[in-house]
Amino acid sequence: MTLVLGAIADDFTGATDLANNLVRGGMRCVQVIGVPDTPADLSDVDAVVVALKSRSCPADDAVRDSLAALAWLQEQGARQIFFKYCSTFDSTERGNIGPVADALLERLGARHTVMVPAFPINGRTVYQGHLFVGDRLLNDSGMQHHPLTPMTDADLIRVLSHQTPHRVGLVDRATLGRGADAARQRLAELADQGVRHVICDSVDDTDLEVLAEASVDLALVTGGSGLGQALPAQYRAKGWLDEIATPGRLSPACGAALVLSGSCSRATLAQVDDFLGRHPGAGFALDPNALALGDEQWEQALAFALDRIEQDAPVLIYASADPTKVQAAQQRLGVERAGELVECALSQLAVTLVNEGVGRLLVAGGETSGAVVSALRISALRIGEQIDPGVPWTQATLKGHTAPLSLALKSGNFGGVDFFTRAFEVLS
Ligand SMILES: Nc1ncnc2c1ncn2[C@@H]1O[C@H](COP(=O)(O)OP(=O)(O)O)[C@@H](O)[C@H]1O
Ligand SMILES: O=C(O)[C@@H](O)C(=O)COP(=O)(O)O
Repeated sequence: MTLVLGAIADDFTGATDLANNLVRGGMRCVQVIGVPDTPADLSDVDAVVVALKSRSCPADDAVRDSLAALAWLQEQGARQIFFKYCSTFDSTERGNIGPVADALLERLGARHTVMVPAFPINGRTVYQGHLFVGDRLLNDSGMQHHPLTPMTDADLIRVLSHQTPHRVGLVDRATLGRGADAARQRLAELADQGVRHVICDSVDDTDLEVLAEASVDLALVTGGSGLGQALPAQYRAKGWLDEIATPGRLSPACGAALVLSGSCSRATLAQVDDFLGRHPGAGFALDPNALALGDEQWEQALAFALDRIEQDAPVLIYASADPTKVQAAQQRLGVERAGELVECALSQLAVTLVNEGVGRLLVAGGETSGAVVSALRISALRIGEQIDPGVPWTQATLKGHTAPLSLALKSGNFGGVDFFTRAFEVLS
């Protein structure tokens, strides 16, 4: 069997989220970090997700990295390409989703694609082209305060139209209600009218199944992991997949537990509070203003974590803060510098503490996870048990370590309120 799906994810938590849903759909999937520079043996793999850190960087860099990933996936023979972005359509002001989708379409010689961010089980739905998080429009969901990609408009046609010179259209819910043939026909009509990007409504898993059936023959599909869960059944129907693969089991987890959080999303802030409420004294708060002054706060955080680990006690190091504090730090230091200081501090803590015996590491935040995984020089992740929708445990082999590292990369807004505690219960 050849490689069925090649995916390019614009951040690391998003990549893990997609890989998890492909595995749940019965595909044998591996996640690689960046474009591999050594030949890969993909003989027993149906899908590969290439994790990039291309959501918040300049658009030209995102295009270059995505095209490099595409070239590699084409070399591996992937039948369909999936560009994975956030279920909340996270974009910088200029936006990378449009430029990357345009570049991928051009390189693939394809005339159009679908845009399907919805992930209904996690409350992300799209209706009349408007993105909802739960019962709130995107711009009123907390995402308007995101430190790097504030989302202030829920109208995805308008958002995307600012990111591409090409026409953007809509396949609405009424069309999906008439089934996959109607959706396919509408996509073809829109393509004939010169529409290149088609925002797709989807309010439940049935809509995603219809969209998966209507888009299985496209060279490129784009969106969130909800579509990823619906596609494997279509690949099976086409005879591209032999059977439903059962997820492989990870090796037993070992080593000390640590939570690092750089996410300032609403769900994470509640998870931080919940964890500190359950484990008083278990948290150390990092402040970008203090980090900017030198190494003192970082060293204090390290000493705190080592002490807790020695006592076999829960430990959380976090920079997560409410929008007022984040904005104050950003005004003082600049958006990029504030983010970098936090990402650098957390990733260097991860490297040091993994060398000191941490073997179960939970990281909250997409950019934060990108920084941590890169600093640990991880090249691939195996997908294990799901903790909550969109967040599985994974395992990585680290150079110089005999036991694998168990790693959970949590998207900012995913996970129940007790996630930081329950994740470790799932693992044991
Ligand atoms: N207190 C803070 N002040 C300013 N920026 C912060 C603070 N804490 C975290 N950040 C930055 O905010 C960004 C959060 O993004 P990310 O890790 O992707 O989280 P999420 O998954 O919630 O989007 C990171 O770049 C992080 O370094
Ligand atoms: O689709 C999603 O919501 C996630 O997979 C994702 O990409 C989340 O990104 P972060 O919130 O930045 O972790």
